Amino acid sequence: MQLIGLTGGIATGKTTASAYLQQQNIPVIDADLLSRQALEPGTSGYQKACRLFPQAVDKGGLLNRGKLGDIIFNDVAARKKLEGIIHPEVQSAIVKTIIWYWFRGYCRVVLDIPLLFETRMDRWMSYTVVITVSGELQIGRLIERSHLTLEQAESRIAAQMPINTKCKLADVVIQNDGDIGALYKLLDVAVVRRWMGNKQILFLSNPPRITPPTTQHCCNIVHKSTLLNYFCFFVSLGTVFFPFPALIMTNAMSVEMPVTPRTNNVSGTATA
Ligand SMILES: CC(C)(COP(=O)(O)OP(=O)(O)OC[C@H]1O[C@@H](n2cnc3c(N)ncnc32)[C@H](O)[C@@H]1O)[C@@H](O)C(=O)NCCC(=O)NCCS
Ligand SMILES: Nc1ncnc2c1ncn2[C@@H]1O[C@H](COP(=O)(O)OP(=O)(O)OP(=O)(O)O)[C@@H](O)[C@H]1O
Repeated sequence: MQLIGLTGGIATGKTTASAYLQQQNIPVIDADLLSRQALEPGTSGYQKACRLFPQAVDKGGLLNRGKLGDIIFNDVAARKKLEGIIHPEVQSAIVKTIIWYWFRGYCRVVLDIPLLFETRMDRWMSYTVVITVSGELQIGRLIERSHLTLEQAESRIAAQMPINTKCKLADVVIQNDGDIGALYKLLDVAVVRRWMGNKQILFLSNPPRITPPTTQHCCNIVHKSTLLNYFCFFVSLGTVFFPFPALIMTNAMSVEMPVTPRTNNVSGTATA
Protein backbone atom coordinates (compact mmCIF):
# COMPACT_ATOMS: atom_id res chain seq x y z
CA MET A 1 0.00 0.00 0.00
CA GLN A 2 1.51 3.28 -1.07
CA LEU A 3 0.55 6.24 1.12
CA ILE A 4 1.13 9.61 -0.55
CA GLY A 5 1.04 12.58 1.84
CA LEU A 6 -0.28 15.77 0.21
CA THR A 7 0.07 19.00 2.14
CA GLY A 8 0.81 22.70 1.84
CA GLY A 9 -0.22 26.03 3.30
CA ILE A 10 -3.72 27.39 3.56
CA ALA A 11 -5.18 28.07 0.09
CA THR A 12 -2.13 26.82 -1.78
CA GLY A 13 -4.27 24.40 -3.83
CA LYS A 14 -4.53 21.10 -1.91
CA THR A 15 -8.27 20.71 -2.47
CA THR A 16 -7.95 21.61 -6.15
CA ALA A 17 -5.18 19.01 -6.47
CA SER A 18 -7.16 16.37 -4.57
CA ALA A 19 -10.20 16.85 -6.80
CA TYR A 20 -8.05 16.27 -9.87
CA LEU A 21 -6.42 13.17 -8.39
CA GLN A 22 -9.84 11.75 -7.57
CA GLN A 23 -10.86 12.32 -11.18
CA GLN A 24 -7.85 10.17 -12.08
CA ASN A 25 -9.31 7.36 -9.93
CA ILE A 26 -6.83 7.81 -7.12
CA PRO A 27 -8.59 7.68 -3.76
CA VAL A 28 -8.04 10.75 -1.59
CA ILE A 29 -8.59 11.02 2.14
CA ASP A 30 -9.34 14.65 3.00
CA ALA A 31 -8.42 15.55 6.60
CA ASP A 32 -10.25 18.91 6.38
CA LEU A 33 -13.44 17.06 5.49
CA LEU A 34 -12.94 14.60 8.36
CA SER A 35 -12.29 17.45 10.79
CA ARG A 36 -15.50 19.12 9.60
CA GLN A 37 -17.36 15.86 10.26
CA ALA A 38 -15.83 15.74 13.76
CA LEU A 39 -17.34 19.18 14.41
CA GLU A 40 -20.81 18.51 13.05
CA PRO A 41 -23.82 19.27 15.27
CA GLY A 42 -24.70 16.22 17.31
CA THR A 43 -21.14 14.92 17.65
CA SER A 44 -19.27 14.91 20.95
CA GLY A 45 -16.62 17.12 19.30
CA TYR A 46 -19.26 19.75 18.56
CA GLN A 47 -20.52 19.73 22.16
CA LYS A 48 -16.99 19.99 23.56
CA ALA A 49 -16.13 22.84 21.18
CA CYS A 50 -19.33 24.75 22.13
CA ARG A 51 -18.43 24.35 25.82
CA LEU A 52 -14.81 25.40 25.33
CA PHE A 53 -15.50 28.30 22.94
CA PRO A 54 -18.81 29.93 23.95
CA GLN A 55 -17.68 33.13 22.16
CA ALA A 56 -17.93 31.19 18.87
CA VAL A 57 -21.54 30.14 19.45
CA ASP A 58 -24.15 32.24 17.65
CA LYS A 59 -27.34 33.51 19.29
CA GLY A 60 -29.21 30.60 17.72
CA GLY A 61 -26.93 28.19 19.60
CA LEU A 62 -24.96 27.08 16.55
CA LEU A 63 -21.17 26.97 16.44
CA ASN A 64 -19.86 29.55 13.97
CA ARG A 65 -16.78 28.16 12.15
CA GLY A 66 -15.69 31.64 11.03
CA LYS A 67 -15.69 32.95 14.60
CA LEU A 68 -13.97 29.79 15.83
CA GLY A 69 -11.31 30.35 13.17
CA ASP A 70 -10.78 33.94 14.31
CA ILE A 71 -10.21 32.65 17.85
CA ILE A 72 -7.91 29.72 17.17
CA PHE A 73 -5.80 31.40 14.49
CA ASN A 74 -4.96 34.19 16.95
CA ASP A 75 -4.42 32.13 20.10
CA VAL A 76 -2.03 29.18 20.20
CA ALA A 77 -3.47 27.74 23.44
CA ALA A 78 -7.01 27.82 22.03
CA ARG A 79 -5.79 26.17 18.82
CA LYS A 80 -4.11 23.36 20.77
CA LYS A 81 -7.32 22.79 22.75
CA LEU A 82 -9.43 22.52 19.59
CA GLU A 83 -6.85 20.26 17.96
CA GLY A 84 -6.94 18.08 21.09
CA ILE A 85 -10.64 17.52 20.47
CA ILE A 86 -10.52 17.03 16.71
CA HIS A 87 -7.21 15.35 15.85
CA PRO A 88 -7.78 12.01 17.62
CA GLU A 89 -11.11 11.68 15.75
CA VAL A 90 -9.53 12.61 12.44
CA GLN A 91 -6.56 10.27 12.87
CA SER A 92 -8.73 7.31 13.74
CA ALA A 93 -11.00 8.05 10.75
CA ILE A 94 -7.91 8.25 8.50
CA VAL A 95 -6.66 4.83 9.62
CA LYS A 96 -10.10 3.27 9.15
CA THR A 97 -10.42 4.75 5.68
CA ILE A 98 -6.97 3.57 4.62
CA ILE A 99 -7.84 0.06 5.75
CA TRP A 100 -11.13 0.28 3.86
CA TYR A 101 -9.38 1.25 0.61
CA TRP A 102 -6.82 -1.46 1.19
CA PHE A 103 -9.57 -4.02 1.67
CA ARG A 104 -11.03 -2.91 -1.65
CA GLY A 105 -7.72 -3.65 -3.39
CA TYR A 106 -6.36 -0.15 -3.94
CA CYS A 107 -2.58 -0.08 -3.99
CA ARG A 108 -2.22 3.63 -3.24
CA VAL A 109 -4.06 6.37 -1.42
CA VAL A 110 -3.42 10.11 -1.30
CA LEU A 111 -3.76 11.69 2.16
CA ASP A 112 -4.58 15.39 1.95
CA ILE A 113 -3.53 16.51 5.44
CA PRO A 114 -2.83 20.24 6.02
CA LEU A 115 -0.98 19.46 9.27
CA LEU A 116 0.94 16.46 7.88
CA PHE A 117 4.33 17.55 9.24
CA GLU A 118 3.04 19.23 12.41
CA THR A 119 1.32 16.01 13.50
CA ARG A 120 4.33 13.91 12.36
CA MET A 121 2.06 11.78 10.17
CA ASP A 122 4.59 12.20 7.37
CA ARG A 123 6.53 9.36 9.04
CA TRP A 124 3.98 6.88 7.72
CA MET A 125 3.96 8.15 4.12
CA SER A 126 5.70 6.50 1.18
CA TYR A 127 6.48 10.02 0.01
CA THR A 128 5.23 13.54 0.61
CA VAL A 129 4.11 16.24 -1.82
CA VAL A 130 3.93 19.89 -0.76
CA ILE A 131 1.91 22.35 -2.84
CA THR A 132 3.26 25.84 -2.48
CA VAL A 133 2.51 29.21 -3.98
CA SER A 134 4.09 32.65 -3.77
CA GLY A 135 3.02 34.72 -0.73
CA GLU A 136 1.06 37.31 -2.71
CA LEU A 137 -0.90 34.72 -4.66
CA GLN A 138 -1.64 32.78 -1.48
CA ILE A 139 -3.10 35.84 0.27
CA GLY A 140 -5.04 36.86 -2.86
CA ARG A 141 -6.54 33.38 -3.39
CA LEU A 142 -7.35 33.01 0.31
CA ILE A 143 -9.12 36.36 0.54
CA GLU A 144 -11.05 35.71 -2.66
CA ARG A 145 -12.10 32.15 -1.81
CA SER A 146 -12.92 32.58 1.89
CA HIS A 147 -14.06 36.24 1.79
CA LEU A 148 -11.61 37.23 4.53
CA THR A 149 -10.06 40.56 5.36
CA LEU A 150 -6.34 40.98 4.80
CA GLU A 151 -5.81 40.80 8.57
CA GLN A 152 -7.76 37.55 8.87
CA ALA A 153 -5.88 36.02 5.97
CA GLU A 154 -2.51 37.02 7.43
CA SER A 155 -3.33 35.62 10.86
CA ARG A 156 -4.34 32.27 9.32
CA ILE A 157 -1.10 32.05 7.37
CA ALA A 158 0.96 33.12 10.40
CA ALA A 159 -0.64 30.36 12.50
CA GLN A 160 0.82 27.71 10.20
CA MET A 161 4.25 26.15 9.88
CA PRO A 162 6.12 28.37 7.37
CA ILE A 163 5.62 27.03 3.87
CA ASN A 164 9.39 27.11 3.23
CA THR A 165 9.89 24.71 6.14
CA LYS A 166 7.27 22.38 4.65
CA CYS A 167 9.05 22.53 1.28
CA LYS A 168 12.32 21.52 2.94
CA LEU A 169 10.64 18.53 4.56
CA ALA A 170 8.89 17.41 1.37
CA ASP A 171 9.98 14.78 -1.13
CA VAL A 172 8.27 16.63 -3.99
CA VAL A 173 7.42 20.33 -4.14
CA ILE A 174 4.81 21.62 -6.57
CA GLN A 175 4.92 25.36 -7.26
CA ASN A 176 1.29 26.30 -7.98
CA ASP A 177 1.84 29.81 -9.37
CA GLY A 178 0.51 28.98 -12.81
CA ASP A 179 -2.99 28.18 -14.00
CA ILE A 180 -5.04 25.11 -13.06
CA GLY A 181 -4.01 23.24 -16.21
CA ALA A 182 -0.36 23.64 -15.26
CA LEU A 183 -1.09 22.31 -11.77
CA TYR A 184 -2.72 19.22 -13.27
CA LYS A 185 0.32 18.57 -15.45
CA LEU A 186 2.61 18.73 -12.44
CA LEU A 187 0.33 16.37 -10.54
CA ASP A 188 0.49 13.95 -13.44
CA VAL A 189 4.24 13.85 -13.04
CA ALA A 190 4.38 13.86 -9.25
CA VAL A 191 1.52 11.51 -8.45
CA VAL A 192 -0.60 10.14 -11.29
CA ARG A 193 2.32 8.53 -13.10
CA ARG A 194 3.79 7.51 -9.77
CA TRP A 195 7.00 9.16 -10.61
CA MET A 196 9.26 8.80 -7.60
CA GLY A 197 12.75 10.05 -7.22
CA ASN A 198 14.98 12.13 -5.07
CA LYS A 199 13.75 15.49 -3.88
CA GLN A 200 12.37 17.29 -6.89
CA ILE A 201 11.08 20.78 -7.37
CA LEU A 202 8.63 21.02 -10.21
CA PHE A 203 8.75 24.59 -11.41
CA LEU A 204 6.26 26.17 -13.70
CA SER A 205 8.82 28.63 -14.90
CA ASN A 206 10.29 28.57 -18.34
CA PRO A 207 13.08 27.59 -18.95
CA PRO A 208 13.06 24.51 -16.76
CA ARG A 209 14.97 24.66 -13.53
CA ILE A 210 15.32 21.00 -12.89
CA THR A 211 15.30 17.67 -14.65
CA PRO A 212 15.12 14.32 -12.92
CA PRO A 213 18.51 12.72 -12.24
CA THR A 214 19.22 9.87 -14.61
CA THR A 215 19.80 7.56 -11.65
CA GLN A 216 16.34 8.26 -10.30
CA HIS A 217 14.48 5.42 -8.72
CA CYS A 218 11.24 5.03 -10.57
CA CYS A 219 9.04 2.33 -9.33
CA ASN A 220 5.63 0.96 -9.84
CA ILE A 221 4.40 -0.76 -6.74
CA VAL A 222 2.14 -3.65 -7.57
CA HIS A 223 0.46 -5.90 -5.08
CA LYS A 224 1.18 -9.58 -5.47
CA SER A 225 -2.48 -10.45 -5.33
CA THR A 226 -5.75 -9.31 -3.91
CA LEU A 227 -5.48 -12.34 -1.64
CA LEU A 228 -2.42 -10.79 -0.05
CA ASN A 229 -4.48 -7.65 0.45
CA TYR A 230 -7.06 -9.59 2.42
CA PHE A 231 -4.34 -11.31 4.43
CA CYS A 232 -2.80 -7.93 5.25
CA PHE A 233 -6.19 -6.59 6.24
CA PHE A 234 -6.66 -9.32 8.82
CA VAL A 235 -3.11 -8.82 10.08
CA SER A 236 -3.90 -5.15 10.60
CA LEU A 237 -7.11 -5.99 12.46
CA GLY A 238 -4.89 -7.88 14.92
CA THR A 239 -2.75 -4.83 15.39
CA VAL A 240 -5.53 -2.56 16.51
CA PHE A 241 -3.23 -0.29 18.41
CA PHE A 242 -0.52 -0.01 15.78
CA PRO A 243 -2.24 -0.18 12.41
CA PHE A 244 0.27 2.10 10.68
CA PRO A 245 3.25 -0.23 11.28
CA ALA A 246 1.12 -3.02 9.84
CA LEU A 247 0.52 -0.97 6.69
CA ILE A 248 4.21 -0.23 6.38
CA MET A 249 4.99 -3.94 6.82
CA THR A 250 2.77 -4.83 3.92
CA ASN A 251 4.22 -2.02 1.89
CA ALA A 252 7.54 -3.80 2.25
CA MET A 253 5.85 -6.99 1.05
CA SER A 254 4.78 -5.34 -2.20
CA VAL A 255 6.73 -6.03 -5.35
CA GLU A 256 8.75 -3.15 -6.71
CA MET A 257 8.97 -3.21 -10.49
CA PRO A 258 11.38 -0.75 -12.07
CA VAL A 259 9.76 0.99 -15.00
CA THR A 260 11.08 3.37 -17.59
CA PRO A 261 10.16 6.91 -16.61
CA ARG A 262 7.40 8.24 -18.83
CA THR A 263 9.25 11.50 -19.09
CA ASN A 264 12.82 12.47 -18.60
CA ASN A 265 12.02 16.09 -19.03
CA VAL A 266 9.78 17.27 -16.25
CA SER A 267 9.81 20.78 -17.58
CA GLY A 268 8.30 19.67 -20.86
CA THR A 269 5.37 18.37 -18.91
CA ALA A 270 5.41 21.12 -16.38
CA THR A 271 5.26 24.17 -18.54
CA ALA A 272 1.81 25.55 -19.16
C1 LIG B 1 -11.04 26.58 12.86
C2 LIG B 1 -11.95 25.93 11.86
C3 LIG B 1 -13.31 25.62 12.50
C4 LIG B 1 -12.15 26.92 10.69
O1 LIG B 1 -12.99 26.32 9.75
P1 LIG B 1 -12.99 26.81 8.20
O2 LIG B 1 -14.20 26.17 7.58
O3 LIG B 1 -12.91 28.30 8.16
O4 LIG B 1 -11.65 26.26 7.58
P2 LIG B 1 -11.28 24.75 7.09
O5 LIG B 1 -11.66 23.76 8.13
O6 LIG B 1 -11.80 24.54 5.73
O7 LIG B 1 -9.68 24.80 7.10
C5 LIG B 1 -9.03 25.56 6.11
C6 LIG B 1 -7.56 25.50 6.29
O8 LIG B 1 -7.17 26.12 7.50
C7 LIG B 1 -5.95 25.56 7.91
N1 LIG B 1 -6.11 25.05 9.29
C8 LIG B 1 -7.20 24.48 9.85
N2 LIG B 1 -6.95 24.15 11.12
C9 LIG B 1 -5.66 24.50 11.35
C10 LIG B 1 -4.81 24.40 12.48
N3 LIG B 1 -5.24 23.86 13.61
N4 LIG B 1 -3.54 24.87 12.37
C11 LIG B 1 -3.10 25.41 11.23
N5 LIG B 1 -3.85 25.54 10.12
C12 LIG B 1 -5.11 25.08 10.19
C13 LIG B 1 -5.64 24.41 6.96
O9 LIG B 1 -4.78 24.86 5.94
C14 LIG B 1 -6.98 24.10 6.36
O10 LIG B 1 -6.84 23.51 5.09
C15 LIG B 1 -11.34 24.60 11.31
O11 LIG B 1 -10.25 24.89 10.50
C16 LIG B 1 -10.93 23.63 12.39
O12 LIG B 1 -11.77 22.97 12.96
N6 LIG B 1 -9.60 23.54 12.66
C17 LIG B 1 -9.08 22.66 13.69
C18 LIG B 1 -8.93 21.25 13.18
C19 LIG B 1 -7.67 21.08 12.40
O13 LIG B 1 -6.57 21.11 12.94
N7 LIG B 1 -7.83 20.89 11.05
C20 LIG B 1 -6.72 20.70 10.15
C21 LIG B 1 -6.83 19.40 9.44
S1 LIG B 1 -6.73 18.01 10.51
N1 LIG C 1 -3.41 27.07 -10.23
C1 LIG C 1 -4.43 27.83 -9.79
N2 LIG C 1 -4.82 28.90 -10.49
C2 LIG C 1 -5.84 29.70 -10.08
N3 LIG C 1 -6.53 29.47 -8.93
C3 LIG C 1 -6.18 28.41 -8.19
C4 LIG C 1 -5.12 27.54 -8.58
N4 LIG C 1 -5.01 26.57 -7.64
C5 LIG C 1 -5.96 26.83 -6.72
N5 LIG C 1 -6.66 27.94 -7.05
C6 LIG C 1 -7.75 28.57 -6.27
O1 LIG C 1 -7.19 28.98 -5.04
C7 LIG C 1 -8.13 28.79 -4.00
C8 LIG C 1 -7.51 27.91 -2.95
O2 LIG C 1 -7.36 26.59 -3.48
P1 LIG C 1 -7.75 25.32 -2.63
O3 LIG C 1 -9.08 25.51 -2.00
O4 LIG C 1 -7.55 24.14 -3.51
O5 LIG C 1 -6.60 25.41 -1.52
P2 LIG C 1 -6.39 24.53 -0.24
O6 LIG C 1 -4.94 24.38 -0.08
O7 LIG C 1 -7.21 23.29 -0.30
O8 LIG C 1 -7.00 25.48 0.89
P3 LIG C 1 -7.29 25.14 2.45
O9 LIG C 1 -5.97 25.07 3.10
O10 LIG C 1 -8.06 26.31 2.92
O11 LIG C 1 -8.08 23.89 2.48
C9 LIG C 1 -9.39 28.22 -4.62
O12 LIG C 1 -10.30 29.26 -4.87
C10 LIG C 1 -8.88 27.63 -5.94
O13 LIG C 1 -9.88 27.62 -6.94
